[in-house]
Amino acid sequence: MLSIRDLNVDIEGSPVLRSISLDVGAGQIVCVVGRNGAGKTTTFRTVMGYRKPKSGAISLEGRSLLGLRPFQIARLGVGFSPEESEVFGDLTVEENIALPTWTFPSARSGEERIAEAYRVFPKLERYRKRGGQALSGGERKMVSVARALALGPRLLLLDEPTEGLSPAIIPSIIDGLASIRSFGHAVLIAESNLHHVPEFTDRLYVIERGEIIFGGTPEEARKSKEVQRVTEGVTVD
Ligand SMILES: Nc1ncnc2c1ncn2[C@@H]1O[C@H](COP(=O)(O)OP(=O)(O)OP(=O)(O)O)[C@@H](O)[C@H]1O
Repeated sequence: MLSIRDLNVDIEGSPVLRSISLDVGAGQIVCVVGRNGAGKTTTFRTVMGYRKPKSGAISLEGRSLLGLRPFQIARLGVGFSPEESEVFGDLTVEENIALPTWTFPSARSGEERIAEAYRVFPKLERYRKRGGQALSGGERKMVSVARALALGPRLLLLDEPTEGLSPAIIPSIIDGLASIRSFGHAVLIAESNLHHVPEFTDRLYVIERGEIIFGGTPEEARKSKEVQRVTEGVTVD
């Protein structure tokens, strides 16, 4: 599905991603875990075409994404929920969610794609008519993920879906991710807290200073001394 090989990205002349390689298989949930500034957002923005890599390869189902513009990458079926949610304050919740169905046609009807987004976050049904500016941080995250889902994506990129949320709201986001998985979408999630990695994650990568220093199952990650070192301050059981 998504394959990243030896990706190098410089920002203002400094290397920010160093030879990153990672894979997301069809229907898999894959997490990239790393501290703030490790390079997660840069990885996602490069996949989405917002940043040009210095070298390396990025492909979706064998087709190279390099040189494509963000809207072309979205049209190929990559949904992106950015770290800051980027929900439109002047639009209602239902307008925010419906947006990709106006701009990105797909084999599935707009109604079907929107219905799936509400099935993932049923709470949003109650807020359909509410303005985007009148939402809590957790609700904005839900709308942002729901909007990416309404694209009808083959792959979803979710940048820190639990970042800054109160512990009370995190389970509804994790439940949403479980439903997304049950619908068969592949998902790549950036996460700064190892404890927020969903237990149903298929594969986990740890990124440190722009390098992938671990790739394996969540269980292997919990046993790895290297992962414990990087996620220090986070208790690993
Ligand atoms: N526009 C920019 N100009 C200069 N440096 C940048 C820019 N964007 C990112 N960086 C640097 O690149 C590195 C990786 O940043 P990135 O945002 O990818 O990390 P991250 O793992 O997503 O962390 P966070 O969770 O804090 O967003 C950091 O050292 C950051 O300071």
